[in-house]
Amino acid sequence: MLKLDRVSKVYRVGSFGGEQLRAVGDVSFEVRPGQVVSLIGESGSGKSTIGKMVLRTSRITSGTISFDGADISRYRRTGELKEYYRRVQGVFQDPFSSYNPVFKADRVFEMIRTEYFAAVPAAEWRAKLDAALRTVRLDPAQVLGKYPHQLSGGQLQRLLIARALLLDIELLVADEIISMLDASTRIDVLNLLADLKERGLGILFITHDLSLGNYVSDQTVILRGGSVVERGATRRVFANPLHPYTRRLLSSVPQLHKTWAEVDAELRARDAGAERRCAYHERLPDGGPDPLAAVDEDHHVACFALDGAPCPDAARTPVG
Ligand SMILES: Nc1ncnc2c1ncn2[C@@H]1O[C@H](COP(=O)(O)OP(=O)(O)OP(=O)(O)O)[C@@H](O)[C@H]1O
Repeated sequence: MLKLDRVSKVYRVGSFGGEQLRAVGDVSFEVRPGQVVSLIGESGSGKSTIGKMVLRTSRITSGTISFDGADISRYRRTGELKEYYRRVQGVFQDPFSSYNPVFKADRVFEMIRTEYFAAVPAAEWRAKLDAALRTVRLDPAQVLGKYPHQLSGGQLQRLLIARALLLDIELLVADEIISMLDASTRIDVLNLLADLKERGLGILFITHDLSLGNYVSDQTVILRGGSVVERGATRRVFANPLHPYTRRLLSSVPQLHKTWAEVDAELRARDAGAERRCAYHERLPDGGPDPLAAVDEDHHVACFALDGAPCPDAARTPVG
């Protein structure tokens, strides 16, 4: 469904845009129908930039993003874009910023109605809206007609997901959608995503939180400094992290039943000096759509060289 092939993004920065910042470099991965793919990385690793490129609110510098085989950067006509947004929508971190406080919250549905359902009779529209709200576990009578300040963050976020669902979308880009919600609402929204996935929706779940990624996703993509360091089936990446960066990220997740010293000792014992060598350098593909080495059918890892530093496996020549 969604496929990224060596996608890069360079921003022009500096006072006159004379400098360049490579926010995303050579990123490749796929999202299939009914699959949740987590894009995990620390702040500034390029997650949101990838989401924006998928949603076409930020231009790709190089590489290709395709949806059902069609290169999305080639959509020029309004009709093509409109059709794309009927199939692909995004929901973002701060639900409050998507609402104008002086209007009732249900105004967010009006744009969808004007754009896509102008010919639909009022009663039919209302039935469709009620169905979308019930899918996200909202009671229409409880939420419609209210102002944003009269609703919780979780309710506002679910209204936005309902808006996306009205379009029968196939792919949802969910960018940090639960980081501003309280713990119990988080679980509600996560379970909602699981329901949507069961209905065949593909979800690109952007998060800096490893445990959330582990909870919801089938596939995991670990980003560092704009590049993918490791990618694969979530259970494989979490059970057997191969890249030193992934290992460090995982070891920094608090484990309530263990002390930091125990976690650290386990990590050292497991790695036993292996971090100094890039075990996968020789297996990196020479060109092709994916810059990572395939370790397993569903587990890929990058060279251990990071940020342009030489490959730690000094015996060999670093790539790129
Ligand atoms: N419009 C822009 N112009 C210039 N640089 C940008 C722009 N947007 C993002 N960046 C830079 O690109 C890099 C990646 O940013 P991005 O927002 O994609 O990261 P992120 O992983 O989503 O971070 P966070 O979790 O903090 O949202 C950062 O260094 C950021 O400062």
